[in-house]
Amino acid sequence: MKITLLLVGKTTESHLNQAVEEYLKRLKRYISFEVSVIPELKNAKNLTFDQQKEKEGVAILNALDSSDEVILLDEKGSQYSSVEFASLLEKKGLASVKRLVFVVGGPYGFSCDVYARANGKLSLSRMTFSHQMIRLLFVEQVYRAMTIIKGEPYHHE
Ligand SMILES: C[S@@+](CC[C@H](N)C(=O)[O-])C[C@H]1O[C@@H](n2cnc3c(N)ncnc32)[C@H](O)[C@@H]1O
Repeated sequence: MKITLLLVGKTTESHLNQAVEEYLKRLKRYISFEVSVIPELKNAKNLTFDQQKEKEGVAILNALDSSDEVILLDEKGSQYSSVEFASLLEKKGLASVKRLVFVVGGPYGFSCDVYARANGKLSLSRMTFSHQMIRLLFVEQVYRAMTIIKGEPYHHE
């Protein structure tokens, strides 16, 4: 199984970028994990929040293959412990999911069409984080999950 983290817009905060890169480096040992970035909208200032969501939504849907299993990162989604998340990833791998795509929305969240395409929603907390910050929290959780699956001493219950 391959995991893709699909993002809207580049990370502009270099300290976050550096930390994300560190986890991506660590993940290479465990799984095929790629980050795919949809470019930010060019004329965003002239668009309403809803128009931005719609346009970003079209770009997100265009980046997906019909065979992808798609999970949206969404504060209103299902919550898991790190051990439960590890077990979820393991099950997806065993179920021969070809590509599992986790999507982080833009500053205003997802369009209705993106919600309709998704196979599930994952919340990392009931609190809302910036679309930049959530990337780091997510890659650390995937790394943690991999070490749990392998029985390595990174996670402690
Ligand atoms: C600033 S938030 C969007 C906030 C708000 N839900 C909205 O719709 O306007 C940007 C993105 O970060 C991600 N995100 C923020 N907090 C999250 C959380 N607690 N769990 C999972 N994803 C989160 C989601 O992908 C969200 O679309």
